[in-house]
Amino acid sequence: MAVSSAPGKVYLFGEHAVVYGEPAVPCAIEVRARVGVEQRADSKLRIHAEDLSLDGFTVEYGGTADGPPDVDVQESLLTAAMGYVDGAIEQVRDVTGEDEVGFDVTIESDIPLGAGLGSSAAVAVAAIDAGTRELGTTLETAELAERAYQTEYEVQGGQASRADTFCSATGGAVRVEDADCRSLEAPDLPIVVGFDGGAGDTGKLVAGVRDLREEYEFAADTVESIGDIVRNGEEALAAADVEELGRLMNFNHGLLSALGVSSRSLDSMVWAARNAGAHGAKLTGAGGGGCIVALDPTDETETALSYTPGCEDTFRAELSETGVERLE
Ligand SMILES: Nc1ncnc2c1ncn2[C@@H]1O[C@H](COP(=O)(O)OP(=O)(O)O)[C@@H](O)[C@H]1O
Ligand SMILES: C[C@@](O)(CCOP(=O)(O)O)CC(=O)O
Ligand SMILES: [Mg+2]
Repeated sequence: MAVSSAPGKVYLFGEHAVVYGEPAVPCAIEVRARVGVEQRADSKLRIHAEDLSLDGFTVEYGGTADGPPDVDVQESLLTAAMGYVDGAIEQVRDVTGEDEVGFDVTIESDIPLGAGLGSSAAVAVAAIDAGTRELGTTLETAELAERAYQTEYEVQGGQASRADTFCSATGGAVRVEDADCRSLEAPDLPIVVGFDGGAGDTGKLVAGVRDLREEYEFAADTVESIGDIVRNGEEALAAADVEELGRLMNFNHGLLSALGVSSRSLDSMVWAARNAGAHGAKLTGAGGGGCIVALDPTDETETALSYTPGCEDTFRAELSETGVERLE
């Protein structure tokens, strides 16, 4: 068996706009998904996903081509779990040329699902890395990131950026603009996360922004303005100017809100953080529900968030310098 882990991330700037060729700056954080992959004697795929429901579940089936497996769990949970893992296993088969090989896949993750912390990218990166290593191939980080991106692209209905997957594969703070992916020098940032306990559907939220952008020129301008914020944000990051980073994050949240991807609980958490004295706060990831990211070196934001209705959890997130990690 091969086991790999990969980190989640927060977006300092640029989610959604990055799908249309603007730059984005995500930053890997120390919450991880671990995926174990073991080759089977037959060509079936057995997925054990601990975190998909309270009790977890295990399915065994011949692959999506055989139709959905016959098990007693909620259809949406199954489809969700199958998509990324199936896609990742397809990449493993493609890299190794072993089309008929089957696997037992076990997923354990500290990253809340669909909450904007990049659980899908971390699962895809860790699964492809463990799967290829199980068959004796170790991928370079760039290829691993690219193949994980292909997985996200397909599951998200042909609309995805390389930001999450590159960040999860390499770790640290990164800058992604189309296919140009690079690592950035980043100061130690005082990152606080607030989580509303909910989730958003990345594919649907991305489609919503795409529709707005096609319908209104000002929505397309809004997406471009997010790109301008990111370019300013890169300079603030290089200068370790946390106050300026915060101001730009606030602006970025406003524009994401205008694009319809915030929610009442995300807005409440953002305002709680700002009122507590955070340098800035914004939603992270696709939005609709899930997490916000704030910058505050003091404990004030965490304390305020812990009393904010709609906030279920809050924690300080350390930047993860390590991307994919090979555990076994
Ligand atoms: N622990 C896990 N086990 C199985 N599948 C997972 C796990 N974590 C994430 N996934 C997959 O990723 C999807 C969530 O991805 P997405 O909607 O992009 O949100 P995010 O990447 O912000 O967490 C889940 O629906 C599921 O398919
Ligand atoms: C909205 C988007 O920019 C980020 C999605 O992040 P997450 O899956 O919500 O963590 C989509 C993408 O870049 O593929
Ligand atoms: Mg995702």
